[in-house]
Amino acid sequence: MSKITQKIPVIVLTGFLGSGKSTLLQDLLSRENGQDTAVIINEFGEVPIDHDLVRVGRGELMRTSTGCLCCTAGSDVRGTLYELYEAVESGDVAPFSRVIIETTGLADPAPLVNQLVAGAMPAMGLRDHVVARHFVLAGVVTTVDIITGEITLENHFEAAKQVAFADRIVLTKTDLAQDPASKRDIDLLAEGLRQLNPAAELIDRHGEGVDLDSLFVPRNYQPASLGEDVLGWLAMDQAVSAEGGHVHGKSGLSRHAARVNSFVLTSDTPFAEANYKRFMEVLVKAAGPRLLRVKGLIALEDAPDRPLVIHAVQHAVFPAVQLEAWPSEDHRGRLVFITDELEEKPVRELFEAVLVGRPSAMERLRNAIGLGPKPTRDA
Ligand SMILES: Nc1nc2c(ncn2[C@@H]2O[C@H](COP(=O)(O)OP(=O)(O)OP(=O)(O)O)[C@@H](O)[C@H]2O)c(=O)[nH]1
Repeated sequence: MSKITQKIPVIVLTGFLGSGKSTLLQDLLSRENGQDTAVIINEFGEVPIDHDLVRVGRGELMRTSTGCLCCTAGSDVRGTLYELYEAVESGDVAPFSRVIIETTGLADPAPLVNQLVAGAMPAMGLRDHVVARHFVLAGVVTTVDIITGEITLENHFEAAKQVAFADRIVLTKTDLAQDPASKRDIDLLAEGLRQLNPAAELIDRHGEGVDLDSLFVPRNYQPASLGEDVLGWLAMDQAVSAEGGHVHGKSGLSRHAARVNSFVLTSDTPFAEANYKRFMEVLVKAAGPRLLRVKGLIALEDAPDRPLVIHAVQHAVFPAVQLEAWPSEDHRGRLVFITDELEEKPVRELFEAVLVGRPSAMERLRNAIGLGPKPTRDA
């Protein structure tokens, strides 16, 4: 007899780059109620960072890698759920009571929702039938960062789409904005979000009395209650998938895909702290919103065995957190960049100049390599 006796709720956690998905997830998993959660992290590319940093209590952690930054279509969520199911059945993994899937920050939620909503996509074989029998989509939680939220929603259609699919929208980083002007900005942002998606519950992550556990309580997720846009996107995704296709570039759904770039810079040598700070300073100042996301692990000369976790989101650099030890066998310093119309070459040259500590080279590069202010462009 199957060890999974009831349908297991699956909750999708989405939200734009750096909006606070992993932080929210980590907080949840560190609580007693979060313990029997299986987590699937859908990361882009070959150098996982979140996977190294997210720790699950007694639960299970899987990583799916998507070769495509802006969509989840290729990530085969059904396949990963089936692996989880088999692992429980064979006794390799203890039963869990819920699954949370964290998407990439540029993810289009439509393919994921289609894979998980009963009947939306044809079951291709035994595997899909097993998944449909044992798992059910029970919510889409979307994080929106109050610092970059407004500009992100204006400039990145993916972010608006993530909001439209949510049955819960979580406002993050509200702890950083306590003055009256910031509170007014938050109210305006909230109003915009309500217009985009009137059906979703809007929750302040740091609001008084907010219970983190309740953010991830399974609910009856009904795309039909989210409006015609959502139904249209789901239908379009189904049609494109049926043709064996891939939505971006075709329909304009991810029209930013062409200008988004991703690359990884690595270093076997620890940084002098002042040089590293200089690098981030120059980069953030010059590239600003073109720097959609930087995250990674780096070692400083003073403490090569205790790496720093680095986070920057557009113009905001967040405090680095020092770990007690490297989280995996990989002890290289590594920074993952996701950029908007910013090529790898100038950033790499800057990185290399900093690493060997050539401040004059940094200045020269800053001026010469096009890391100037973001050029205005036609909408
Ligand atoms: N003060 C504060 N910082 C936050 C909050 N949420 C996230 N951060 C910080 O914002 C940065 C990015 O947070 P992440 O949780 O990594 O964001 P993410 O959405 O998982 O990022 P990607 O997976 O790259 O899209 C980190 O430095 C976090 O510490 C919050 O509510 N308050």
